Amino acid sequence: MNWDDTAPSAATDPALAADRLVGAAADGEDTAVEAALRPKDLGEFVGQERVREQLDLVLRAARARGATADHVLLSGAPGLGKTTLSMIIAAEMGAPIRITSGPAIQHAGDLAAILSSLQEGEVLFLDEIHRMSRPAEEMLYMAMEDFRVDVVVGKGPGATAIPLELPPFTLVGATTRAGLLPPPLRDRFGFTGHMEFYAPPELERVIHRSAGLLDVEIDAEGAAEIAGRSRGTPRIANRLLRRVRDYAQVKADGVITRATASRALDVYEVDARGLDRLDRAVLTALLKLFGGGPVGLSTLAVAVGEERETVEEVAEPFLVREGLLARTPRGRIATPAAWAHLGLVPPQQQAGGAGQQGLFGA
Ligand SMILES: Nc1ncnc2c1ncn2[C@@H]1O[C@H](COP(=O)(O)OP(=O)(O)OP(=O)(O)O)[C@@H](O)[C@H]1O
Repeated sequence: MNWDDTAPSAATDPALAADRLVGAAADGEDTAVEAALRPKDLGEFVGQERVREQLDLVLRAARARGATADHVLLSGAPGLGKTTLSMIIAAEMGAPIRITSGPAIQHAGDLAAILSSLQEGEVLFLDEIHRMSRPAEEMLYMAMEDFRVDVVVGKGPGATAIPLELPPFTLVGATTRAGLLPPPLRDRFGFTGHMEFYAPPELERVIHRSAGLLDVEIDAEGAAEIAGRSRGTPRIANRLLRRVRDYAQVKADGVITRATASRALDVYEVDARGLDRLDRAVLTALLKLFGGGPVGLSTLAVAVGEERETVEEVAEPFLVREGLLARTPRGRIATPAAWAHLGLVPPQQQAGGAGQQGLFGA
């Protein structure tokens, strides 16, 4: 396990993925608009039925006991609603919320300062909890279990630990990588909810709700068209909706229909399955230059003129999830669905084609 996972990477550094319309990380515009689009209570929160139902029980029971809710761990890909859910937890408990993130807490003292200023019942939302430093993480163990921290004063042999009592609080930890959390930390959460990608009908509901808030007219088919290209992610659905709204205003009568949505997203180069230019460049190189593979990652990256990390961390996860590309010990290979998606015929199916399978397993 690589616990010291604090180095920036294509997946964690928004700079690399920021200019992608279909990137799941929040960009500057999202941050400004998302506050207005966030559901305010569990009833408004679309989908995630299991997490929602279980969380509802946890919160109701805590309210009935007049107690602070148990600590909650939310895991799942970016943009699926972890921040939103943490705000809903605070709202449902009638408690204030403090928001911070693992990378912002590099020293145990940073965490002690936050914990010691919490009010009773407050929700502390700790995003990217897997990226917290080790000493801070160890302080968190005691804070979560005993509502106490030991603040170390001084250095060397003269250092003393001063115990500090904390008011009961609810920690909501969010992580894209639950597997990276050490078991002692995972075990201290009373409830763990895993957020799944959203099905198209759920994204349609997100889109209709957001369109209402943005005062945009959209019909059922228009919402379905955007949902199908949103990669299972509400943040992307909301972003595509805003771009389609621009197009509808400028090029049509302002109403989003299937035809308007489809034309708009073609202009923005997001295809019917949600692939953008980078995704298609990777697939096209894999199919056209390497006959569908297997081909080594570095070779593939050079072929599309991108960094290895960009291909591996930005483009591939979605292609793998969509069943268009497979990572094998011999290299990357395209699936039959990839050929079909790009409207190409695999070499072995071409009349007299010998195929190139196996030639490029670098
Ligand atoms: N279930 C949902 N119903 C309606 N809107 C949602 C839902 N989940 C997320 N959204 C919307 O998607 C956007 C992104 O959600 P949010 O910021 O909560 O995601 P996140 O999982 O915390 O992402 P990150 O890990 O990148 O911080 C917000 O505008 C939010 O309103």
